[in-house]
Amino acid sequence: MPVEEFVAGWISGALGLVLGHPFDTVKVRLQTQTTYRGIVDCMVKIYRHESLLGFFKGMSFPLASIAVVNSVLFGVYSNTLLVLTATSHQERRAQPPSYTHIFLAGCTGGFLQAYCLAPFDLIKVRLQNQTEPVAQPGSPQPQYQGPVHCAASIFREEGYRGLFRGAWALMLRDTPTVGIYFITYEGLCRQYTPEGQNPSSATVLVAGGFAGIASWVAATPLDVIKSRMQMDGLRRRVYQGVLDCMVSSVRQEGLGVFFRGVTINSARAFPVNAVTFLSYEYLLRWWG
Ligand SMILES: C[N+](C)(C)CCCC[C@H](N)C(=O)O
Repeated sequence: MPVEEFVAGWISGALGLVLGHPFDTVKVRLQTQTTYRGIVDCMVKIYRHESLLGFFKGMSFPLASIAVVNSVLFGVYSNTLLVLTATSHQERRAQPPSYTHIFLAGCTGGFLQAYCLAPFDLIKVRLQNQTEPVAQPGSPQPQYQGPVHCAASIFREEGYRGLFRGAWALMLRDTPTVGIYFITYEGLCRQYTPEGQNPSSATVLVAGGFAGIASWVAATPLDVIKSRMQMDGLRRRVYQGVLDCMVSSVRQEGLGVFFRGVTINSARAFPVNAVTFLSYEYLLRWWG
């Protein structure tokens, strides 16, 4: 099993995460809190109340984890394609796999990375939702003092299963949408690249960016439900499951609730995934 795709996925995921985390923090706040009037209002309040550091809350953990998760996403995708088509990453420009195989490989990577991602994503969302100012003498102490304290508190209060709160919603979100992610990327690369050649940097950046937007727009409805399931149980259990969360969210806020954060998701998705795919491609070419 070639490991270079896993390593390239690790490095490219970390680069994309740092670029996108502030967008992600604004998105999570908009999805789970009702105190903000919109993206700009949320960004201004975070900056005024929590300083620039407020945008990077909960990033340390995903920096280690998202790299692993991205490593699983790209590594499983590429190796599933190897099993389905007997072609390596380098050979696929000359022998392009079918879109069915690309979608199946993407769904496989999406499902497995979601299982790895679940505990890390839960901790990220819990930390991002702490609105206290960054620790200052005399300021109110947030419930969680950091990622490790958050993980220990969840484990102590909710047990091992508590660390996988929202995992089903995460798997439902990521399995089909990672398939969409890779189909969009491969489709745009083929559209703008002469047959048998490697896509140019500009093609990789644009294809990666739009792959990120397409997959996040498709993922946003379950992304909202996932974030709410992860915040559930913080004080008292509100939802009985994914379906109950969906039904009660629509009842209380209308169908628009499913697209809470879609704008910020898309704004974040383009640069993050443009950088992710560019670094991934170049690392593999360098190793190729
Ligand atoms: C499947 N879903 C759309 C949720 C994510 C796909 C893109 C993953 C990328 N590392 C990013 O953070 O944007």
